[in-house]
Order: sequence, then C-alpha cells, then structure tokens
Amino acid sequence: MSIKDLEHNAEASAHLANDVVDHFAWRDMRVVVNDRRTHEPLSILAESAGLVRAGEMLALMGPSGSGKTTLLNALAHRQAAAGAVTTGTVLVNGEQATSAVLRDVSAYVEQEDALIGSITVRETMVFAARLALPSSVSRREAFQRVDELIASFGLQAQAHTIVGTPIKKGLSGGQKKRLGVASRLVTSPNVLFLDEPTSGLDSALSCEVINYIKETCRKNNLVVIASIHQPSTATFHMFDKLALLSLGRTCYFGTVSEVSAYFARIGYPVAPATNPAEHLLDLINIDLDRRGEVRERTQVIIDAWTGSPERQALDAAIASVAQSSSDRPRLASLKRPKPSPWRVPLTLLHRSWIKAYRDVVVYGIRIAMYLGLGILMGTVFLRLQATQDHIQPFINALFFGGAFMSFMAVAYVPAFLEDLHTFQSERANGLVGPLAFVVSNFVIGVPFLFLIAVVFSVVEYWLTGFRPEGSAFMMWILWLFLDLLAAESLVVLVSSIIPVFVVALAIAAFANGLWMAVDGFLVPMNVLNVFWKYVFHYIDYQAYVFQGMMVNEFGSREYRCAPAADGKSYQCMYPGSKNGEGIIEGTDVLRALNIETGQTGTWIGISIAIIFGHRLLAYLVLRFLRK
Ligand SMILES: Nc1ncnc2c1ncn2[C@@H]1O[C@H](COP(=O)(O)OP(=O)(O)OP(=O)(O)O)[C@@H](O)[C@H]1O
Repeated sequence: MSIKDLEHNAEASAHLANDVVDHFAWRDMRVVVNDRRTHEPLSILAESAGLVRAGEMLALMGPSGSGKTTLLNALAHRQAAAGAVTTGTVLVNGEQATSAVLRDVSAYVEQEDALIGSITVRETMVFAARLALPSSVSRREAFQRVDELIASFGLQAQAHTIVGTPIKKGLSGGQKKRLGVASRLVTSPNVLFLDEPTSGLDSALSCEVINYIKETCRKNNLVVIASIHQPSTATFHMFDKLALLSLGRTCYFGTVSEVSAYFARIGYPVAPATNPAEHLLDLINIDLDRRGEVRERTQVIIDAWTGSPERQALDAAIASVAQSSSDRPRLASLKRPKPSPWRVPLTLLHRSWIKAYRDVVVYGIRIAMYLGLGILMGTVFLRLQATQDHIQPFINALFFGGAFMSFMAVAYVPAFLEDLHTFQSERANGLVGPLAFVVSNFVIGVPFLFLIAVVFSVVEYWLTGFRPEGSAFMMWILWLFLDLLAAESLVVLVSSIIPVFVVALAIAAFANGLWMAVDGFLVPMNVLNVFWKYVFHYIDYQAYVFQGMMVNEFGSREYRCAPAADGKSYQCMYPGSKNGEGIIEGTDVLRALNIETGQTGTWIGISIAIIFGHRLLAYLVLRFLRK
C-alpha cells in the first residue's frame, strides 16, 4: 500500500469520527398516552433522566413493556407511542435539541430491518450513501466510505450477496442486523439510536453484533443508545452505561461496572456466577408477578433510585452540562448537507429497477402468471369466429380478460409493502420524502406493466381471434396497459392506507370484486340500480376498460347470422339494419348493451385521471396520515 493510499484511508475513516457531539443528555422525560381500555391518561414513562458522553454506549434495559422503545423514541424525537404526549428536554452539548438538529446529528436503526431483499450488501450501502450524501462528497469518497463500513462490520465476504428474499436465501440474521446498522452509519451520525439491535438473534450472534457496534462507537467517539432485551453476560458488559426501566420508571442509571455494587447496597446483591442482566430483570419483571411481590419490590427499587445519591449526582452532572458554555459552534449551524433534490428520486428509481428485474416476486412471477393466464384464456376462448354464436364468448373474453388482469394485481401487495417499509425508515431518518417515493414507484412500474400487457396480448389476442387489424391490436394493448396501471395504483393506495399484508390483500381483492360487479357487463348499465351506478360505476376503471375493449372489437366488425330453416332468410340474435343480409353489425351488439361509440378518447382520459387520482391520494395519505 502506498503512502497516498494510507493517507486516503485515514481520511476516509475520518468521516465517521464524531467531533461534534460531546454529550447527549435528557431530563424529566415523560410520556403520557390515552389508555386503550379506560381512555384515561396513562403515564408510560416518567421522570427519566440520563447522560451519555461521546464514545459511550448506553443500554436501555427492562422487561417487556417497561418503556424501552418509548424512551428511545422520545430521545430521538419520534412519536413515542400512538397518540402519545411527550414532554421533557433533550440536550445535545448542553443545548436544547430540536427535531431538526436531532435528525442532523443522529441516525435511528429500527428493530425490524427495512432492507431490500433482492439487492446486495454493497448495493444497499451504495444506495444508502447516494440517498444521504451531498454532491460535495465525490463518488470515489462515497465508495470508500461504503467499503470501509462494510469492512468495519465484517461483511466483506458477503459484499456481493443479496440480503435475502422469501424464495432466495441471503444473509444470516446477524449479518442483516450488522448491515442495517452499517447502512445508517453512511450519513456519519454522531448519535446512534438502536431499537433492539439483537432481537431474534441467539446470544452468540447478539454478542457479535454488539461487538461490531461497540468497536465502531469506541473508535469514532460516537454516542450509542440501544434498547436491549435480555443480554448475555458478555453482551451486557460491552455496554458502558445502563438505564434500567420498569413500569416506565427508572430503576437505575449509571455505569455497568457499578451496577452490581449499587444493587448490593440497596439489598439485592447479584449472586456469584450469575448473569447480572438476568438478575436485574428478574427483580423487576412484573410479568412474573403472582402475588404482587414483584410489583412491591419494583416500587422499592424505583424509590431507592429516586432518593439515591447516584440520582442526585446524575442530576448535578446534567445541570452542569446544561450550564457549561460550550465552545462548540451552535447546533443549528451544523446542518447536515443534503443531496440535490433530483438525486433522491433517481436513486430510488435505480434501486427499484434492480429490485424489479432481480426479485421475481415483484414482476417476474406476475409476468409468468399473466403468460399462463394468456395461454389459459387463449385456449379456452380458442379461435372464435365472426359468427353470431361467438358474440357472447367474445364479450365474455373481454370482460374476463380485463377483470382478471386487474384482480391479479393483488400479487403486487407484498413487494409494495416491502418498499413502503424501507421508505418509512428512510423518511424517518430524513432521507426520502413521499413525493420522491410515489413518483419513483410509479415510473418503475410503467415499463414492467407494459411488458405484461404485451406478453399477455401476444398470446391471447391472436389465439382467440379478436379483430385482426394491427390498430385494433394496439388499442387492445393500450386498454390492458391502462387496466394494469389502474389496478396497481389501487394496490398502492390501499396498501398505503392500511400497510398490513392480509388486510391490504383482502381490501384490494374486495375492491376488484366490486369493480367487476358494477362495470356494466354482469348487470348492463340500463339495468344497474342508481346507487351502484352513480356511486361506483363512474369511478370504476374496469368499466372504461371493458367499454373501450368492446368498442374496439365491435365498433367496426360484422358477424354472420344463422340461416333460418327455410334456407332463404336469417335468424339474427341482435336486431339491426343488415339483418336482412344475414349480418349483425358490431354496433348492434354495442347498442343492445347500452355502450356508446365515439367515446374512446374520453374513456382513456378518465382512466388516466383515475390512475393519477389513486397515486395522488396515495401521496396525500403518506404525506399527511402516515408521518
Ligand atoms: N395507548 C396505550 N394504552 C395502554 N398502554 C399503552 C399504550 N401505549 C403504550 N402502552 C404501554 O406502554 C408500555 C411501554 O411500551 P414499550 O413498547 O416502550 O415497551 P418496551 O419496553 O419497548 O417493550 P418490548 O420489549 O416488549 O418492546 C407497554 O406496556 C405498552 O403496553
């Protein structure tokens, strides 16, 4: 390695070094929610105070439901719980931190990883860098940061391994956790919040993950605050400080090295050869309370802490950092530079593109499925002729094709929910906005849906024997394409409103059933009752697709009637002016079904408006409801 390389490495690793935040403190943090059962105000976090210095790693520990996530979220200025009211002060370098400042100096790693399964470790890191880094950071430097972080988290051997999808295995649980943390470190945060970074891992893997975080924290002088459930002895001792919680109250705050002595002093010594974390959790785990004694003991421990000299010393230390005149620049002047606004949607597009062609769940399975559907329909409605007995099968084929294609868009729900999850995590870290997300999601779908429309049509259109003119075929593809775009937009809207897999799936399927019922095929428009007609029919994209396809097929084609028994006249199923010549004009069929001609342009316009309307609503939902 040349001297130049060494210099470069030193420079590259310098990006992570925290020389901004000296200490992170909070006092009198309280969170009150409306109790789900009684609807009365309920305190789920009270009088919490703490101080973490640069280079220290704090564990927020406590039994399940003790308020760890609530405190972590309150410290990161995130919504602590649904409908929660949070009060208290967060101090960064002794200065009261606003949400904007916290977003600039910190990063938050969620408990459930928001990684994209079909992209590799290195791609995950590169995309994270592109979403976060300003253009003043050169490409070369960004790559160096990425490679350095991959190395720091021991992922070099997996750099080109995909994260893992339901049908293709990738990283192990521990590697995923490490990647989740590493990808958030690309932005060079000074404070790192981690929500249960070891959840779902066995004790050896937990220890390994915490070890990597510890090393990074120590080397770069970061402030790390992590909630943790039941650490092993080794993992527990890797933390510098401990905030022990039960019932939303503090049972201990201080160094890990002094915790045993503290509990011995208040009458709960840790037995030799016992995991101290386990001992502490057992003391205050009210889930195991049968006779009320654990709750009583917990109250004693909380009271002991409230009156302890350690608590007074902590208060004094916080007061002192709050008063100390820091020679650091004011936090507001440390605004993290952002990438240019166009770079975010382009990066999302690039990432979605890779996901779309690599992850068969996104479009691959659907393309195969639609091909299968094309073969199925083409062979069921095989070689229909321009004769009157084939008119009804033609109509059925048009209805079934449009409706079923739309219905199958529900297969997009899981892939969209994965993207939504990633978006929510990136948005909470101040990286991606809802507009960039909605636009890139739409744009990436367009070529794939067009491909699906073509694949399906090439098979089904010619097997069935629809109108053979090239223009009719093109028009058919256009209608199918609009149908798919609208159906996918519906999935995006529904899944944005209720991002729960089974519920989104059920609602999208239900909506498709509804659109089928009122699109004018099962019940013709002159029979459909006014409620369904005026409330739903006119916003039903399937109705425009069906009518558009009907006009495309029947607008200018003629069908032969059956000869009558006398062999001279004809029996025609649809009355029309050419019945005497043994001909049913397609327009006779359209008239019988109450479908107007000459409206194609309007219907295309309405379909496009419905597509954009759904996307706009999805944007508004993400912008205002799911903040
Ligand atoms: N609206 C509410 N009504 C009643 N209790 C609530 C409400 N919102 C939150 N809680 C309670 O607040 C407590 C704190 O939850 P929190 O998620 O912070 O706990 P935790 O220690 O992170 O738990 P876990 O380890 O299980 O994730 C829980 O007991 C939870 O049931």
